[in-house]
Amino acid sequence: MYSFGDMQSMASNIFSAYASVAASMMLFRSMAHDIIPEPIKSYIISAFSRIFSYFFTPLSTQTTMVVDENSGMMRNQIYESAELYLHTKINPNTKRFKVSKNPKKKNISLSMEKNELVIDSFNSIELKWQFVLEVLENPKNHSQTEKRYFELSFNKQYRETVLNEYLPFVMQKAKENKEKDRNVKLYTRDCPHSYSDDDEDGRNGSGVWGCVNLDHPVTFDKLAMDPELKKQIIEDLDRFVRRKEYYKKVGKAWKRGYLLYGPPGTGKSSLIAAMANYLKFDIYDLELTRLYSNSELRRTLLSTTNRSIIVIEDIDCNAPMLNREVEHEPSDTKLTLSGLLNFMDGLWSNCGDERIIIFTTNHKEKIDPALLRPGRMDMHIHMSYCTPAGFDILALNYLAIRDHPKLFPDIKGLMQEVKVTPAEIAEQLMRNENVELALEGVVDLLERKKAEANEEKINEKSPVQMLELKCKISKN
Ligand SMILES: Nc1ncnc2c1ncn2[C@@H]1O[C@H](COP(=O)(O)OP(=O)(O)OP(=O)(O)O)[C@@H](O)[C@H]1O
Ligand SMILES: [Mg+2]
Repeated sequence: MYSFGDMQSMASNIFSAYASVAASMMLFRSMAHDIIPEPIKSYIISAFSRIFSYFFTPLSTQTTMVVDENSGMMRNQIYESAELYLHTKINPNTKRFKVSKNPKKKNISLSMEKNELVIDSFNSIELKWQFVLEVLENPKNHSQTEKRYFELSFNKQYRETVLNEYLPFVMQKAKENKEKDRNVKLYTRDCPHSYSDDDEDGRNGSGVWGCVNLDHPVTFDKLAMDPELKKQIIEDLDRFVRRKEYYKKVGKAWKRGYLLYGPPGTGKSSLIAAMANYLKFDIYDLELTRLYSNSELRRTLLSTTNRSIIVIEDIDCNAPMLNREVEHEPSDTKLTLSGLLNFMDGLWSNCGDERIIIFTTNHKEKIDPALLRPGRMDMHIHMSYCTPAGFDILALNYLAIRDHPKLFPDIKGLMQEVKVTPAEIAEQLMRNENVELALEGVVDLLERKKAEANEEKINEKSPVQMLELKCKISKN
């Protein structure tokens, strides 16, 4: 039997042993910096750590999970997620961390330096992440390899919570961080090579498509359009991405179709870019005039990836192409509208997730009624001429002004009388850096348009007026 005094002295011995081993390891780390070669140093530190944890772990309530960089021949998904997740956990208390930026990414990224500790908290559980890098020497060929892993330590009683809740949470957060940092890409069939270089997540649409980063800076707040309509579109997009389970439950493919119509220069293409930037979805620009058969169309569509927007611009101009027949050939070798729609409604839409399909047209009245059938395009969006509210957005965006005592009322008054597109206004506003001159340019443009419209009205005489004119001429 041990007396209380014995137990006290044992505890104090253990504590001093613990403290001296920890202190010697720290001392060793700092002193060994220059003298001892890296592989030997790593080996000694890891051997020390193992002996240390062997003797002292039974006393502790802590447990440690090791998250290796690789899992067999594959990358370990938990390691990748931890790396991305811990970027955001580096804070002013972190003593050393790494910074990097590569051309594929938008932001500077921070990551953990070796042996550095990051403390996280989840549902009041304290979690310690340590990044470990060991340099291993291969005596056979004297080569060195690096072994990277994270050690995740926490109180053992939370083992189940960490496995079932915390790690899935880390993976989800990492996915969100990755989405935030990725560039939206524009895929077209015109450029055969990928210029974005970014196929790390396997999204480079194999072969058929070439891609570039979509550097279109437009966002919803910069779009001049009816504020209520804008709100509806954003809500519709939010609802769509949120409803994965709902689509599954009702047995519908997780896709959404929009038809954008309106005159040239009203922002249809800009709206598509704004949607892609908002959702971080890639855009596939499907030019139908370059496709010659339904089978080619199917191949092209099948090589698009999830979370993407398929765009078919100017569907009315593409319509003759869609009806083109190739003589004496079986039906699969011609491109038909029904081929396109059937494929979009059927098999293709079921083999991918989170797809948006957008058709644009300048002439809604000219497009095939099959496309307008209820249920085919979920939302018909009318992009109209510029309104006074739209002008406010453009003026703020291009000139950084919210009002002008004289010229704003003049412009808005004229806008009620003539049709002008946001593209025309934007062009005028960009012509001059001087606010007064730029706004006067808009007034001139609107007045010119008004004069032209009046002239056209005079020229457009009614048949009765024309008859009177003819009678006058014959009498004379
Ligand atoms: N609603 C808008 N809000 C802000 N800028 C706009 C808007 N509409 C047009 N613009 C400006 O005009 C340019 C051309 O517009 P955009 O290409 O989006 O028009 P569009 O409707 O697609 O025309 P088209 O029918 O000819 O394809 C844009 O790059 C943008 O600068
Ligand atoms: Mg366009």
